[in-house]
Amino acid sequence: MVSWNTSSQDPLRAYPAAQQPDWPDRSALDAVTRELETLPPLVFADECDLLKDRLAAVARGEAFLLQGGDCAETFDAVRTDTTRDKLSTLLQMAVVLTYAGSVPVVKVGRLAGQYAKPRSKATETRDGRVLPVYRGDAVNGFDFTQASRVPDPTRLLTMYQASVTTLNLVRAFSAGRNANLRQIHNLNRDFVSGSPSGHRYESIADEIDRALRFMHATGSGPEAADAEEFFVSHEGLLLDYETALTRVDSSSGLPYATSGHLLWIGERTRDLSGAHVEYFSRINNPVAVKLGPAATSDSVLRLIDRLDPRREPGRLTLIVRMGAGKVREMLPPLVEKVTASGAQVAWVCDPMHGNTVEAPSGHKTRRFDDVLDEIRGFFDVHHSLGSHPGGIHVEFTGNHVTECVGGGHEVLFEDLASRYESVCDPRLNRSQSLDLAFLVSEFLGPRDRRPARPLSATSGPVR
Ligand SMILES: O=C[C@H](O)[C@H](O)COP(=O)(O)O
Ligand SMILES: C=C(OP(=O)(O)O)C(=O)O
Repeated sequence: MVSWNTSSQDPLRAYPAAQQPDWPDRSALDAVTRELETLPPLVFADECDLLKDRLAAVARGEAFLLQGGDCAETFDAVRTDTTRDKLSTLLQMAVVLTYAGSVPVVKVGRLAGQYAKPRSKATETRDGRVLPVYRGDAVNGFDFTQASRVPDPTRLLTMYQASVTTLNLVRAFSAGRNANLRQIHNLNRDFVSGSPSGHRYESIADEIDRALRFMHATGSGPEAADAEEFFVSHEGLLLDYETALTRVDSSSGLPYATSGHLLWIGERTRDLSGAHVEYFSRINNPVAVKLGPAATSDSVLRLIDRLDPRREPGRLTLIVRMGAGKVREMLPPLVEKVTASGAQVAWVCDPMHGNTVEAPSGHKTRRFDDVLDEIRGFFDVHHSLGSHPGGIHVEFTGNHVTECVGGGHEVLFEDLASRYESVCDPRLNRSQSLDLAFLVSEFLGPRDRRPARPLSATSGPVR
């Protein structure tokens, strides 16, 4: 793979780029991007193509996408235990959803690159003091000091190293004992027996038990199923970083972002004439776009034309994040118009970003019930229109944080301060995430199942 871009020939210079850091020293940034251009890719073109195939199955209604991870990864949290716990939580959720939907679940982490955040305001004020807002560890520090908040381009090199380390852990864990189906199911059994809502989940856990015993009896596993195909994704926000890691694939001659398998464009950067849409239109990875309540059918059709002009199966995923109170009203016209246009996209629900509220303590939080209700609304809309509710995109962690309220092991407003660790938006903790998987499994009915074709057994990227 050869480098696609050089700083002196910036192919995006003519397009306005929203949400970019105000780097104080352009020459320092150029030195960093030149170095990034020489570094090895994190992911390879054939892995991205494989994910595109998987997402094509999602778009056809033959698979379900589970995408999730931190709102904002931090350099401090690049640790073996945090990464393992995140991965095992996601795999536990996937087992429940796979069984309930009887379709393969495509597993994509919001990790190994989720270090930059778009923000609503450029500054943050505390006790009358105004400083630049925190934009993620890739850009500046979380500490509320002038020195820490100045954007520092050398952080892009740390982001690269942090992503390499995390990806290495993910590749190891998803190929090892931690990914064994029996082992994952045993963790789910422990969760069910310790959960206040366990009685509600008991029957599906028993059914999975029986299925595993059946597989064992037929000699088809689950011992054999000890590797998981797993992909990584992040918001492709920082264009200096992304373009420096874009490489031309030597076999196809096509450019790929090599910072992650799937990149998405956020709600704040999906301007049709902006640099993000332009950059995404030039790479060959599978890509996604977030759609909030302001998205019109016309703008979505134009995004499809820009990002998926060849109508390539699996190329484009639309991640809707309307809010529980709006999804039933705002989503149907989008689905109807997109379906009528003939485009075959994967529809995915992000039930987090439209449901953020401020707790009495001032913490940003989300109610578990709103998260669940937005997913229910998303399923209802697709079921009523005959389209496929293709997946969910969640912010979660494998740890017992107290950031979202509600759930089986209920977190109350007054608990938020005890373990609020997110540097940006609130995440579901481990038990809330598993609650969510069991509850969503109740919406996955026979109508979400196309004849289950196993995804072809090509060796996955991370296995
Ligand atoms: O994760 C999403 C955004 O970065 C986040 O919601 C922005 O938060 P803000 O409104 O506090 O800037
Ligand atoms: C910023 C994010 O979401 P959105 O663009 O939907 O606000 C995010 O997912 O981190």
